[in-house]
Amino acid sequence: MVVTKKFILEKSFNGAPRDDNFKLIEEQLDELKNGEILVEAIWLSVDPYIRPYSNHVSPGTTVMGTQIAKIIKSNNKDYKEGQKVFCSTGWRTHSIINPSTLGKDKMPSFYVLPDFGNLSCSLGLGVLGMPGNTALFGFLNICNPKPGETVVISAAAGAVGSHVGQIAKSLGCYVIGFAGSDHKVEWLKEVLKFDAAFNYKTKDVTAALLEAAPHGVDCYFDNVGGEFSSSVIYRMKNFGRVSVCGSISSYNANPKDLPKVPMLQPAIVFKQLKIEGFIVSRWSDVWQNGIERNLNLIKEGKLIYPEHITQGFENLPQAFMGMLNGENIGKVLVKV
Ligand SMILES: NC(=O)C1=CN([C@@H]2O[C@H](COP(=O)(O)OP(=O)(O)OC[C@H]3O[C@@H](n4cnc5c(N)ncnc54)[C@H](OP(=O)(O)O)[C@@H]3O)[C@@H](O)[C@H]2O)C=CC1
Ligand SMILES: CCCCC/C=C/C=O
Repeated sequence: MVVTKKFILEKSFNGAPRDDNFKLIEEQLDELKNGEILVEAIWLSVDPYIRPYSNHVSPGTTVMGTQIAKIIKSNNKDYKEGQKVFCSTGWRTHSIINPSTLGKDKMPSFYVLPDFGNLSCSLGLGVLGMPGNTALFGFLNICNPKPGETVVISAAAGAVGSHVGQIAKSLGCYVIGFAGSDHKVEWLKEVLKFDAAFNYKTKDVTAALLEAAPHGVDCYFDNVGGEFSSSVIYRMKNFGRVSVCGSISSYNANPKDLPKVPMLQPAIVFKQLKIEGFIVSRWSDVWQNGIERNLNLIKEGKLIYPEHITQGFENLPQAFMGMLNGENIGKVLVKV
């Protein structure tokens, strides 16, 4: 008999997540039925979306999330013990899955991990998974960047932002990143070779852009939203493009009482901007192709993909709160 550890949402979030929002419990799993597999988590992904999406789930529910797991028992002829899979089973150490009953039309929720060669399977949650596809498709398909153009990225030292910046650099763009510490800013300039980077906590955004991009910005990859993004949007060039990927500055806010920011319509109209939001699941039909393209970028030495790893399943809440507070460079993961 298998017992899983899992985190439930003990209390709905109200503002920034706290320890008492989470409860670690144990649950006995049933015997495997025909067609089912039993998986054991190896790596768990810690992602910003968990905060806003959890506004819509009831207390007592397992905290949502994805993981890389190993099949430890199979009652399904198509899956073998020892295979590694990506699955969206939430914050739990063990899960029973029936692959044939999973929906295939939205965000991929289960697949056998492609062969990454000698690379860590943890990359399947980051650069070779959802954040990697977000960066690749969300930047190229929406910003449509051209060599020589000026690209601004917010949350630039995170999993998605750092990936977008490197794609932009490899296309020959002039890349400006914003992040929340001097250490991150140094890393963006020294390691990722961004053309300019600023600490948005200590430097006025408009002043930074007047300095680094006096003629304006062609593309803005927006991970943050709010007042920060309004300032960037007022520095766009005519016909600039904005890919609205996230709005992490609002995730801890009450959705019925969101922060007020300077209105954007004058900039959108008079600069004739294109501003488009997206959810990465819109590219679910080309998901594996995105992973392959990012794997090729790694093989060509065009991507640096740091991982910010916390050891121990029981430390998931701390890793999550730390990520929202900006403790990470690159992808945040928990190793079981
Ligand atoms: N649309 C989609 O389909 C997807 C959207 N996303 C979005 O992409 C963004 C980045 O995700 P991901 O790369 O996984 O996470 P990151 O690795 O970038 O981690 C989150 C980062 O956000 C920054 N941050 C936190 N609060 C604020 C704030 N108030 N203002 C500015 N920055 C803040 C912190 O860095 P710092 O020190 O710089 O403040 C923190 O490190 C998120 O908004 C996420 O929701 C991600 C995946 C898919
Ligand atoms: C359930 C996975 C959602 C991924 C899209 C993320 C959006 C914002 O972070």
